[in-house]
Amino acid sequence: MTAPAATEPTTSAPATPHGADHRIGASTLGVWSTLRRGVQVSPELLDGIALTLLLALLAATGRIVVPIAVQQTIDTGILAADGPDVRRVLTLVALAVVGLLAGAACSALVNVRLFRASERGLLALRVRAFRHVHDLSVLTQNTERRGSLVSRVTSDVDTISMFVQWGGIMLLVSLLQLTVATALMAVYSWQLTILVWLCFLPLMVALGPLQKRVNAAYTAVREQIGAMLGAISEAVVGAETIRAYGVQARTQRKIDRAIRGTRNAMVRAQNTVALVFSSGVLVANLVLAAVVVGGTYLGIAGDLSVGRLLAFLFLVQLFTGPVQMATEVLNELQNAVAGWRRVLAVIETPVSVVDAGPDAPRSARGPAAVTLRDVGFAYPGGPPVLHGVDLELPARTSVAVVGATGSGKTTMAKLVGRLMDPTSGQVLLDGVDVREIGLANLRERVVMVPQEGFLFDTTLGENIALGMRGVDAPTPEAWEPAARGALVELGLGEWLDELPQGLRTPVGQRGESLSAGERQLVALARAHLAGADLLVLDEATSAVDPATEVRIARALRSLTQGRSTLTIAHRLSTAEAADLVVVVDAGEVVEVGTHDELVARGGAYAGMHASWVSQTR
Ligand SMILES: Nc1ncnc2c1ncn2[C@@H]1O[C@H](COP(=O)(O)OP(=O)(O)OP(=O)(O)O)[C@@H](O)[C@H]1O
Repeated sequence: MTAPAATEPTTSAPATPHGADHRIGASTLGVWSTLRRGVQVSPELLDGIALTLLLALLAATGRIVVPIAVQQTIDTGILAADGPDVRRVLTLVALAVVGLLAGAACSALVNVRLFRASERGLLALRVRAFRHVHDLSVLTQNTERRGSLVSRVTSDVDTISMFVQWGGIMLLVSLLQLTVATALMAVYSWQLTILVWLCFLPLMVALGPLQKRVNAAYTAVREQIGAMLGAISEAVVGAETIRAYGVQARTQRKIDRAIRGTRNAMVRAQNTVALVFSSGVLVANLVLAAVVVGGTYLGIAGDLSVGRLLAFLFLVQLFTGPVQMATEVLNELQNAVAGWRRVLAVIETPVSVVDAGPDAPRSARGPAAVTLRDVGFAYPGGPPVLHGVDLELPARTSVAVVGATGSGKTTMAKLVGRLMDPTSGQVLLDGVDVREIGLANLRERVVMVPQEGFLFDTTLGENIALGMRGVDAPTPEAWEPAARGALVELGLGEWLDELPQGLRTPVGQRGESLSAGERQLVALARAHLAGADLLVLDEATSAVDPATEVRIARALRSLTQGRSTLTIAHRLSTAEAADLVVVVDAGEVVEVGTHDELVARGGAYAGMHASWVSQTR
């Protein structure tokens, strides 16, 4: 498979200093800071907010039409000094209906506008988060479980969407309704208004600490969901191994634990929410009772008309509704904030392999020479695995790197392909530090072919066409000749002709419909099409049938012809055929020379070779 295509830097996240932790951190922002940061990252959420607020105010005003109409109808219509005034009553009812309809229309408009803005904002957020996941180094991607990364870009964004679309509307309309209702209540009876506020005050004071608990509970829910998705996706991807070793029960237990963990976290969160919600309902009913008692007392004393008392009771409903709703909305808000934090943490994780950008001086195409200058490397939190590596790989030479397992060969290859940067020292391409070369430019010049190239679930031809340069989405007319040409140039035309569906052969998920050897052929053709100057090959170790072995060997010869190649050689026959052999031991280069020189020297390589010869020949 070709090295991942370079993507433009999508955020201004700072670079990770050498040796820093590459894990996606947990954001520790408070609720308001998270919301503020969330809106900064997705400014589309606030598109047209001024008009939306105005409409929300009109919608809230529309709702107080009923209490006003009730008060006016009773006090100035039915109980008018000169007897019931039917005309006035009818006019007031008609006005109330118009007011209600206008309020409902404004409310619908608010809905639509918030929905549109939030969809735009969340789409942009998802795209941004996903792009950033691609920009993160292999180290971050390795340390973060894939399922958890996926949940950050999908279900966590969904929680934000639920809040922004539903909770946001409710919060907005409720707050305005609360304000308007309070103002009108004060006009009708300041004494009863004080009574209402006094009843609600303890709840409002308690809401802060309660919300903290809800917040912590929902953060745990989001984390558990991420862990559950991670466990499930790992079990799905590794299904074959799980079956092969008969460890279904063990795996199932692990998944069950993750699912139970999610359920427990959800139950804990819901219990806390239920407590908050019930307190809201309790206080609302208490308020109603207090207003009836207080209002009757004021009425008897002659300080409140019947119409005003009835209108006040309606207003109390308009007041308690938002307060109860607010407890529910705050629950949504906490869930969304927990999700938002996880998404923001992805976006704010520093990019460790920083792109020098398109304005960096171009590294010219042509024979590629690589120099490693005093290179050291340690995986995050681990011991150094490469120490002071100095190496010259001349242009147009085939270099084989050999060494015991775990000696650091792959690490060295990843540094040359700039999938990660050295902890100390420099990797130079034609004398220029690879960090100073734009990633797109570097990917043109250097291509990595891993042992098992990833194949996408499409046709063989399209998988090869992934190596095409300069075309975003090649049409079949463009990729068919290109893919065929690559196969023919690698001497694989005959193999292609043997396939009944040719280039249109479906490869299945991860290329599972092809044999291991065939997958390698596709990966080689893809790399050939990419036409890089330097190939970094991790030699496949999987055994293949003799006919495919011959095809792979032939394809490799054509592929490496005229190019610089750095091969992590698992077979000593590859080292035998290379121009230069590099022997790595425990993270250090211990020998460099041609095969013959090293055999004659009688050192580590000679020992390895002698043992291999005695076993195979
Ligand atoms: N992603 C990683 N995180 C932490 N440590 C790692 C990681 N990848 C490799 N290592 C460690 O770095 C050391 C060198 O590994 P590397 O893969 O470079 O060896 P190798 O010579 O290519 O081995 P092999 O021949 O088995 O592929 C090993 O000790 C390994 O455990």
